[in-house]
Amino acid sequence: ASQAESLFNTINERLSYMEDVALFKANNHLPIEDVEREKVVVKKAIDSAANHGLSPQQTKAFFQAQIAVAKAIQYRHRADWLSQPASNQPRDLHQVIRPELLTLGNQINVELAAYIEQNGKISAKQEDMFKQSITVKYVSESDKELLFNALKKIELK
Ligand SMILES: C=C(O[C@@H]1C=C(C(=O)O)C=C[C@H]1O)C(=O)O
Repeated sequence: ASQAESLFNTINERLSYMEDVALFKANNHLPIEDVEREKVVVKKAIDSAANHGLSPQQTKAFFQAQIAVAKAIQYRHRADWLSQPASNQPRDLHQVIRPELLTLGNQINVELAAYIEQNGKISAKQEDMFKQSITVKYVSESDKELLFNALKKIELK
């Protein structure tokens, strides 16, 4: 896979965790939105952007877009489970999923910084490949556009 495809696959992988996040929360009577956790995720993303030479404001906005889409995926699964309960068991949110989401967030920044150093910013030319790379259920076309528009604004600082 190309460097851009690998980056897009990592973004898709982060979104792939959200079904398990939603199921863990449903089983444990937790709300989907966790504002305190979002602050931690965004702060880690800004720190990681600085470490890899990415513009912090645009990187922050991209992570806010990823969080918005992450919650939309979770609400859509929760709606399904009202009439058709889930039968599988999720991975543990605290011990497994959240640490892995932070690792993936850092990996996204590493891959993005390397891409921009070699090719310049992500541009409209990559949009079709981006959309094809996002294969997780319940990511809508407008979700993909929100993500891609934020992604292509990121530059090196
Ligand atoms: C993924 C989660 O669900 C939501 C989405 C978040 C994210 O994408 O990082 C963070 C907090 C929650 O509002 C979570 O709770 O960890």
